[in-house]
Amino acid sequence: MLGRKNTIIEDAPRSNGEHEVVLSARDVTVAFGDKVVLDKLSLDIYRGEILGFVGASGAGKSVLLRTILGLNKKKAGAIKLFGIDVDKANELDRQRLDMRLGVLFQHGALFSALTVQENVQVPMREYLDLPKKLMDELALLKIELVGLPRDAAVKFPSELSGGMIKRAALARALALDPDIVFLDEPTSGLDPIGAADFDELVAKLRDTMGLTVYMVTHDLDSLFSVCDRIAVLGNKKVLVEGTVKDMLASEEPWVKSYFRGKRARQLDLAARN
Ligand SMILES: Nc1ncnc2c1ncn2[C@@H]1O[C@H](COP(=O)(O)OP(=O)(O)OP(=O)(O)O)[C@@H](O)[C@H]1O
Repeated sequence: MLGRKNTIIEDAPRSNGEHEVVLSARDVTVAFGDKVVLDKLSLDIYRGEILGFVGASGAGKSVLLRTILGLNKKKAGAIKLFGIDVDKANELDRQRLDMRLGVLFQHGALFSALTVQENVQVPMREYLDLPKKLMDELALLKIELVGLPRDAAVKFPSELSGGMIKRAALARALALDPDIVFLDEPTSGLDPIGAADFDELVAKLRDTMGLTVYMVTHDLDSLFSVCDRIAVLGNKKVLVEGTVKDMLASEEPWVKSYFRGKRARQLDLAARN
């Protein structure tokens, strides 16, 4: 196996129909003016899996993520979360759905004027009505859960390393005990050891909390080491989806050059040495 430690997966399919679909996108079309970015895209995500979502720069990965989160409008198609069509959900249902989703945006997006603990409490304040003491304890629990020391709670983002910022942002994404977390390039900007540690944390959370993970990534190491399944975005839809093995066997030109190109071969060599 290529790259970093292969902590969890041995190409075990979690997608064979025995697993609950947590998120389904059907024939989703998104356009900005005349420019169609996603064209009848369909995708399912299963409970407890780590799905890696890849595609060329500008292919529409962020647009799809934003569309799933309700931040972009669709032109056509349907998105169901936990079996509920988001377009048909009333305000209360939508709020309940939102509480089941955690999001880590690409650059961590912590509020710079708030401490780590206060950042983690932002979703709690938005959705829950809890006494401050309880919120403080809950936030500390999340901070420890992501492997940060307790004293990180009172620090501001500017006082943290890149890896600590990602962990703090993950703690915030986990604030409401979501069923699914969306991670947008979580290891970008981290050194290989920091990135490997982060991947390991994600796998551990999946294993211990039964979390479902949707991970947009360019990081081949992450794809090889922690993703159960990979979906490749191209030509405005999901071009190929499957296990690492499927990716390595694919003759789709972009998939081939991505997974069997120079960088992949370098990783393979590094892993063998
Ligand atoms: N609000 C918008 N208005 C107009 N065009 C947009 C908007 N948002 C995204 N796009 C266009 O949609 C296309 C897909 O962008 P997107 O950011 O989803 O790519 P990506 O796959 O996430 O790329 P990267 O890997 O570089 O982050 C791009 O051509 C982008 O310019």
